[in-house]
Order: sequence, then C-alpha cells, then structure tokens
Amino acid sequence: MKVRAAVLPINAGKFAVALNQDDAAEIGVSEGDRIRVIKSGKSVSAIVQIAFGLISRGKIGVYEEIAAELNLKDGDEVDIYPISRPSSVEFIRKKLSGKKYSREELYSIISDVVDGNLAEVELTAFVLGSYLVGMDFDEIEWMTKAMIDTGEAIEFEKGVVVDKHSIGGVPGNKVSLLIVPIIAASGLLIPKTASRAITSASGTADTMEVLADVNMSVEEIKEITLKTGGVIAWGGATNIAPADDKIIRVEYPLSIDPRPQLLASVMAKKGAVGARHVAIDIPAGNGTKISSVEEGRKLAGEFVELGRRLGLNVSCAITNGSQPVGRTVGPALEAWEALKTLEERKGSSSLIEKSLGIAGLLFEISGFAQDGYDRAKMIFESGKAHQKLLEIIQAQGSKGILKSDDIPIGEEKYVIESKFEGAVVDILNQRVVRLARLAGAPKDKGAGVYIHRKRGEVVKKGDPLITIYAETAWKLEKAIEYAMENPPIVVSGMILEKYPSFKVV
Ligand SMILES: O=P(O)(O)OC[C@H]1O[C@H](OP(=O)(O)O)[C@H](O)[C@@H]1O
Ligand SMILES: Nc1ccnc(=O)[nH]1
Repeated sequence: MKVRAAVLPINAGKFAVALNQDDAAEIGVSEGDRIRVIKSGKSVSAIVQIAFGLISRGKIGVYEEIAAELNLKDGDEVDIYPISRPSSVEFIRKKLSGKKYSREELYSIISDVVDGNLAEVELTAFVLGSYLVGMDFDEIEWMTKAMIDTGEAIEFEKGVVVDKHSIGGVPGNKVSLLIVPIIAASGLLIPKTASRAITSASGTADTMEVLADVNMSVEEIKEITLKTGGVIAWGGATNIAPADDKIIRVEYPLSIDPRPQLLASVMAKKGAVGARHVAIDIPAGNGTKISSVEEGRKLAGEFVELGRRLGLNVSCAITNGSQPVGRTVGPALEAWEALKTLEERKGSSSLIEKSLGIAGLLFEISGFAQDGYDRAKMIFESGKAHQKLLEIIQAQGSKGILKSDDIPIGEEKYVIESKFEGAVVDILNQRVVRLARLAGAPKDKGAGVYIHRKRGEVVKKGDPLITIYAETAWKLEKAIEYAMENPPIVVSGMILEKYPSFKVV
C-alpha cells in the first residue's frame, strides 16, 4: 500500500510509525505489529502505533529515526506492507513458559533490543521472563557476551585499567565521585561508565551530570581517561553495551532489577571498557536489592564466576546498605555532598569509609599496593583526589560549578522535625527513595532529601530529622503528604503505620 510520510519531530528511541486506524485495518495490522517501510529501494522494519484520529487516511507518521534512516521528508511517498514479528518474540515466549535460552537465541534478542526491533511490551516480557523464571549461568554468560559484542569496545594499549561498579539499591550511593578521582590520582586508569537511576533517586550518571557533561563517545572516554586517568560517563550515551540502557528503561518504572540482567548489565560495561581488575560493591540491608550478607556472598560468587568466564579479575565488597550512604539523596544534593567532602577532606563517615574501602580494594587486587585503604586515605587527605575530580570535570565539559556551594538545590523545602525525644532506630531506604522521587528526583536535579539524623543519633523534640527539597511546590506537597503517612526515619517508640489506615477529613 502506498502512503505519504508525515515526519513527526519526535525521537521514539526505536523504529516506529503511526498509522491511521482504517489504513492499519486495511493492511491487517494492529498496535505493536510490524510493517516494512520502503522508499527508493531502501527499507526498514517498524513497529506500528495506531493513531486514532491524529493521522489522516493515506498518511504515515514517521518518527525521527525512520525519517533519518530513509531520508524522508514530509509528503514523500512510501510503500508499506505487514511483516511477521521477529523470532526473538518467540524465544521470549519460550522463556515465559520456563525453558532455557540458547546462545543464539539470546544473541538474537539482544541484537533486536539494540536495533529497536522489540516493542515496549515485548522488552518488558523479556525482563519479566528473567525476573520470574530466571536464567542459569550459561545464559547469563551468553547474554553478557551478546551485550558486549553488539556494541563498541575500548582497548588501552598502555596502563593498568581498573573499574568499579555498584549493584545499586542503597540510597545516597555517591561513592563513585570519590573513588574515581582517588584511583585516577594514583596513576591507574579508570574509564567508568555508570547508569542512571534504576531503583534509587539518583544514579551515578545523574549525579555526575550536575557537575559535568556525561554524554561521551567511546573515543572521548578513551582520550579523557588517558589524559586525566579517569572519567564518569553515562553508559546510555555511548555505544558501549547499548542494549543495557534500553533494558534499564523498562526496569526503571517497575523498580525491578532481575538478577541475570543485573549481572550482565554491570559486567558487560566492565568487559567492554577493557578493565582488567574490577571491584563490585554489593550493598546489603533491608530495603535494598540484597537483604542479607549471606545473599550478598552468593551474588559475589556469581560476579567472580562471570568475571572468570569473561577474563576479568573480580573482587566484591559486601557493604552496609542498612541506611543511606552519607546524608543526602538526589542528584544535586549528592553531587554537593561528594564535592564538599573532597574539598574539606572530611564529612560523613559512611561516605568516606566506603569510598576509601572500595578504592583500597582496587589498589590491592590490581597489585598497586598491599595497604590499599591507607593509600586511598593518603590520596584523599592530600587534596589530590579533589584536584583530580575538578580536572575530570573540566575534561568532560564542566557545568560551570567550581565549588560545592555553587550547586543549585531545589528552592522549595520543608523540614520534618522529631515529635519527641529519643534516638533514631531505623531509616527506611525505600521510603527515603520514594520521598526523593516524589519530590522530583532524579529528573529534577535539585530535588531530594537531606538526612539530619542517622541511626543511633540522639534527637530532642523539635530537632530536624529530614529536609525535603523540590523544584516545584506541588511536588513538595506530594512528598510531604507521603512522608507524613510513611515516616522514613524512625525514632524510638514511634508508631510506624496505622492499620486499617484512618484519615481525619
Ligand atoms: O541504585 P540503583 O538506581 O538501582 O542503581 C543504579 C546505580 O548503581 C550503579 O552505580 P555506580 O555507577 O557503580 O556508582 C549504576 O551505575 C547506577 O548509578
Ligand atoms: N542493573 C544495573 C545495576 C546497577 N548498575 C548498572 O549499571 N546496572
């Protein structure tokens, strides 16, 4: 069937088109089906969206990706006809009924993810297949290798390349902003790519973006690493393991990170940047991805084994995830705390101890030093790590922030005070994250929370417990409402929740 193109100035993130419902019915396709779009001998397969009333008969709405690929302008005539779903969909369905993927099937699924050949619902089914049915170790290895092979890789001709990654899950985990400059200042190379938030209120890429550009090509990552010793780039902007960010996009709204995807997501990025020695941070504690040290140990074993299969020397640190790291949660607040700690060479002990511990582990496993922690501490206390972060920020493209207090924080704020005297007995990670997300994080960089009292600290009646920051008043309101019903910080003796809930109207 011949139709005329209407170019939609929208990036769909995949090859997609919008069809009038009657045209779709005429060629026998529905929402999510595929068609082939042909122009002057060139063709692409595209996922169909039905645009009720928005696209008139005889027209086809083409998003930017297809317009660019086929060099289409408004009014150009194209040929369309229905095609069948890619075989990956069949493989995904097989997993949902409890079967094992073959190496070829996983490669085909990951290639289709990268090429944008899977509709949102199919990609979601892939993630849910891993979540509900799981994968065995061969499948995890094949998926990781497929993720590396469908993207670009970096090779360093000289230098010792190391890397670190956290499985995430604990709020406030801004440690990479301290670890990367400590390692880079030592002369080792650390070309770190990070993801944006998955289950938290700020991923390392979101936090670093407050200070510097994080969108970098593979060439830039290599060049800046060779120049300064390290980078903190957003993996999703590179062509390094490009399937990763597309998978993370469907995990984020569900706030789930299935174990096979987690292992592959982390290790594909490490394998692709040419790292030889890798430290993995596994936060364990209530309300994180790993609830106990035992479970953390099991996952650590899986990381080490996957590393072995990929030729990487992997060591894990099971870390305290029972409450947020440091005192801040949310992109700007976390960037502020990381930079402030480097400037003043002091700050929250959970942030400093964890950063020095993981930097020290990297020094030890790479053979750089036997007293890794002490070496990391020396670099941190000498101010070299602070200078190095500023240098990395300049090299990546600075956002114009020279010191921590220049970082803009959301202007709408509200302080939650303690209603009575006592001690903080718990901080509920998931409530802290939910609160920061309701306030606008990670999208609104200035949104988040500052935690005044952590576990074991004493409070008097009226002392501040937590300050919520937001960029807009209505988001602040929503966050306050949530915090009132679901207190994120528990002071001894306090009622956590009432059941059945009772509201005064
Ligand atoms: O807590 P959630 O959002 O699930 O996990 C995602 C975070 O964990 C990792 O941290 P890092 O890059 O090693 O610092 C990722 O890159 C990302 O920043
Ligand atoms: N699934 C993931 C968890 C943490 N970091 C990542 O990059 N990916």
